[in-house]
This record gives sequence, structure tokens and C-alpha cells, in this order.
Amino acid sequence: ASCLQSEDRECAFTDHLQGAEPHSGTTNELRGVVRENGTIRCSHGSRCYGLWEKRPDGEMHLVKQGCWTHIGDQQECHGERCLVTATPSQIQNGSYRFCCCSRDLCNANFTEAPPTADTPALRREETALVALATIAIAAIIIMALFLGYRMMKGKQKHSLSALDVMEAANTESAVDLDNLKLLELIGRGRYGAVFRGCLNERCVAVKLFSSANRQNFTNECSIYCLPLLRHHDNISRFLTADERSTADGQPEFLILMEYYPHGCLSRYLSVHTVDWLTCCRMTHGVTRGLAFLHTELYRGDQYKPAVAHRDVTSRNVLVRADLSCVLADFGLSMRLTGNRPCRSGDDDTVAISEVGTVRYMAPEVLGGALNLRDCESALKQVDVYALGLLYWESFRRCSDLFPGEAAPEYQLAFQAELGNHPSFEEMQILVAREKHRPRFPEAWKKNNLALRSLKETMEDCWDQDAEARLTAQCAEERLSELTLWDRLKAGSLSVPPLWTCPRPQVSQH
Ligand SMILES: Nc1ncnc2c1ncn2[C@@H]1O[C@H](COP(=O)(O)OP(=O)(O)OP(=O)(O)O)[C@@H](O)[C@H]1O
Repeated sequence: ASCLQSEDRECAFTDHLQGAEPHSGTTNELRGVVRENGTIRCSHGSRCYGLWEKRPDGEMHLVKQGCWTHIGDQQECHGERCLVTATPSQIQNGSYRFCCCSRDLCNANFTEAPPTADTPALRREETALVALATIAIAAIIIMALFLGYRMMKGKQKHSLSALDVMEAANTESAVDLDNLKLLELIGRGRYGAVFRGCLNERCVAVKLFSSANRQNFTNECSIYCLPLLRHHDNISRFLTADERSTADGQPEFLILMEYYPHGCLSRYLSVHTVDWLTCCRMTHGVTRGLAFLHTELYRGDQYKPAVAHRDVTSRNVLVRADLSCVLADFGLSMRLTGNRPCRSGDDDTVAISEVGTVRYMAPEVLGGALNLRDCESALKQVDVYALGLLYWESFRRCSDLFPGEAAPEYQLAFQAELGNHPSFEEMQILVAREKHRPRFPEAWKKNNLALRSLKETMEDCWDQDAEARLTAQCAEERLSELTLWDRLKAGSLSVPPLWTCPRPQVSQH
């Protein structure tokens, strides 16, 4: 009780609005007990308040004083002095002065607060606004600086990487290109023209890129320069790279390669048929090159990341004089492991999925359903799909598979269905939607075990379900097993095909 008593408040009391003057005698007022001496004993927790009116003549007149019990904000009315702060809502008029405070008789007079102290709530909001605006401006400046920095770095990286690549390309073999002569144009691709050339009496192939295809050049060089790749038997032999100026002063880039006299596989097969063993060796060579490309390797202190080719076609396989084959054209290839692995959500997600030659695009690429969450496997599976089509093109030219008749004319995959220039949309409908694949010739319908195994291998490569496809390593094993089945010719093959490398089991979700 004494505690409550001590918190009672004595305030000056006036009520001119109701005509109440400071009283003589004790009056009960709602908020407290009015005393004779013009004060009021306020109930527990109250504060004192005062209300003055500024008359037109500028004079201040006391209107009301008493106990203040409408305390919403506990911060309000805490002062010892009666500071004119917020105006109570029922008298919002600039000609009134209202104040409240929490010391006995503190409302006898009021004190005008300086303008800034007038509206603490407003000040808080203003402060918050200013702080927010400052943060926003700072963030914009930081973003702009960061973007500028990245653009500069990007430019630097671009030119650096072309330089680095050429440096790396030339460290192993310092080839002097002063005596290089271009003799004839032997091919033209999407990104460059290929010439047969001569360098110090040696026949070479020279791939020329215009400055517009610099990125393609840089990429191809950087793949050729990967450790262990340069000397693989089934990867086209890279000699060097260089930059020079055209007659009109434009930069142009060149890659010097071994010259493969038979040109690309499609060209060779369009002119020649091949026997079983040769066909197996050719396709085995390509597959071996691709399996090597797909493999991540550590040898001593050398590291070769797994790489996806991304443009496996019979035009990107070159044929040596002994008819063995090498994989070529790495302008679109992509490292899958190491310090620049492919990632979903990367800057170039679209570039990851939609590249290659339309005719050889896998159904998931055509249908926009490439599984970028497992980019490494997905891109390898895309390569293997194209490999299956390449097998079909090659073995259709295998004379041993057409006994008693001529092997059919060379055809590119889907050429019979869509002609020489299939569009993306046509391929989408045929391959992704209708799940169509190249037809096997009538002659292959014979129940021959080697033929069955060969067809099974093609089908296991171009399966609609990417995950059910063979790996390149597995396809390589299958091809080397097929190579051994030379007895096919004699028709003595009676052992059922027991692949050492079966097709992957896919879990049914
Ligand atoms: N080292 C080489 N030796 C002999 N011929 C080559 C050599 N490199 C390329 N060619 C020939 O030049 C052609 C063009 O090759 P290039 O790699 O520029 O383009 P592409 O593979 O035909 O098409 P794209 O680049 O659009 O895939 C090849 O198809 C091949 O016939």
C-alpha cells in the first residue's frame, strides 16, 4: 500500500472548459481527488498534463490542467518538465499547446520543445528513411563497381586466355610458321575453313578462324593442350596454334594439325565400303578416343579432366592413311571436372544444353530436357547417343553385312527421313517426340549373332532414356569384342553374345 501511495501524483488542476476554477474545498474528479489549493491528487500511474490556448493576440491562456491517464506509449510523459510534444488527437489544432510530465506539479507551466524534439516518432521514421536511402545508394555504387570490375576482368580473361592458350600450345613444340604455305581448301565448317598446307616440306592441315570465332579457337586450343590428350592415338594430332593478321588488318587464328589424307569419316564412307574388321577398327578408334576424352585421369603430376565432345559426328572423325580413326574438332568441347566443371545455373546454361549438330542431337537436347543437375553424365550421354548414329552410318557401308548384295549408298543418319538439312523442329518431332531412330537395313534382319550384338550396341547407345545408354568405355569394350568376331564371315559364330559390358540398369521411378 505504501508503495502504491508513493506513486500517486500531485498535479496542478484547472478546468476552464467546464468553468471549474481552482477549487475551494475537496471535489472528487474521475482521475483523482481535487484539492482546495488548486491541485489534484491523481490515481496510481497517472501523469500531469496541461493545455494552453494561443489566442489571436498571441497571448497564451490556460485551458486545462490535471491528471493524464491516457498513456499509450510508455515513453510519453516521462519528462520532469512539461514539454510541449505531441498534441493529443482530440485537440489537433496548431493554436493549442499540450504537454504532460511525471513529477509533482510539473504541469504548472509548459516548456516549448525545440522543433526537432517535437516529433520523435517522425524523427525516427526520417532517420530510418535516410539510413535506408544511404544503404540503397551504397549498394548501387558497390554493385556498379563490382559489375565494372567483372567486365574488366572478363575482357582481360578473354584476351589472356587466347594468349595463354597459344603460349601453352607452343611450349612443347616451338614451330616456326614463317614457311607455312596454304595449298588448297579442303573443308569448311561452321567456325572455320580447313586448308591443306605445307610447312618445311611437311604436309599439314591448317584450320583458320576469323576473329568472330575466336572463342571457338580458344576453346579448341585449350582442349588440345590438356595434359595427356595431345598424344593419344585416337585424338587428332595438334601441332601448334597462332594468331596473325589478314590483309585488311583483322586478326585471324590458326590451328595447325596433322593432315589426314582421307579427310573425315563421312567423306571416306561416301566413297568406300569397308569390310567387317576395318569397320570395327574405325568405329572402335573413334569410341576409344571418346572414352579417353570422357575419362578423368591422374598420371604422376598430370591431371586430365573429363571432357565432353558435344559435337560427335562422322564429319568430326578423321581417317588416317591406314584407315584408323581419330576424333577431331573440339571447338565446342567442355571440361566436365577439375577447376571449371560444368554447373547448372552457370552463366551459359543455354550454351551448355543447345550446342552441336542438329542431326546428331540427342532427344533430351532437342526436347530441352537435358539433366543439368548431373551435367557431367548428361553431356557424356549426349555424346554416346551421337556415337550410336555414327555406328549406324559406318556399318551400313560394311560389305560383309550385305552378303550377296552391294552395301547401300552412304547416308547420314536421318537423311532418308529429313534430307540434307533437317531443321531443329523437324528433328525435335522425329527424334524427341516420335522417338524415331535410323532403320536397320533388310539384310540385317538375319538372325546372326554378331548382327544382333551390333544392333543391340547401337540401340544401347541411342536409347531414348539417356541414363540407360552405354558409357563410352562400355561401347569401346563392345566394339573390341565385335572386332574379334571375324568368324562372322564364315558363319561359324555360335556363341551367344555375352557382353562383358552390359547396358546400365535404370531404376524405375
Ligand atoms: N587435319 C585434317 N586433315 C584433313 N582434313 C581435315 C582435317 N581437319 C579437317 N579436315 C576436313 O575439313 C573439314 C572441315 O573441318 P572442320 O572441323 O572445320 O569443320 P566440320 O567438322 O566439317 O564442321 P563443324 O566445324 O561445323 O563441325 C572436315 O570435315 C574434314 O573433311
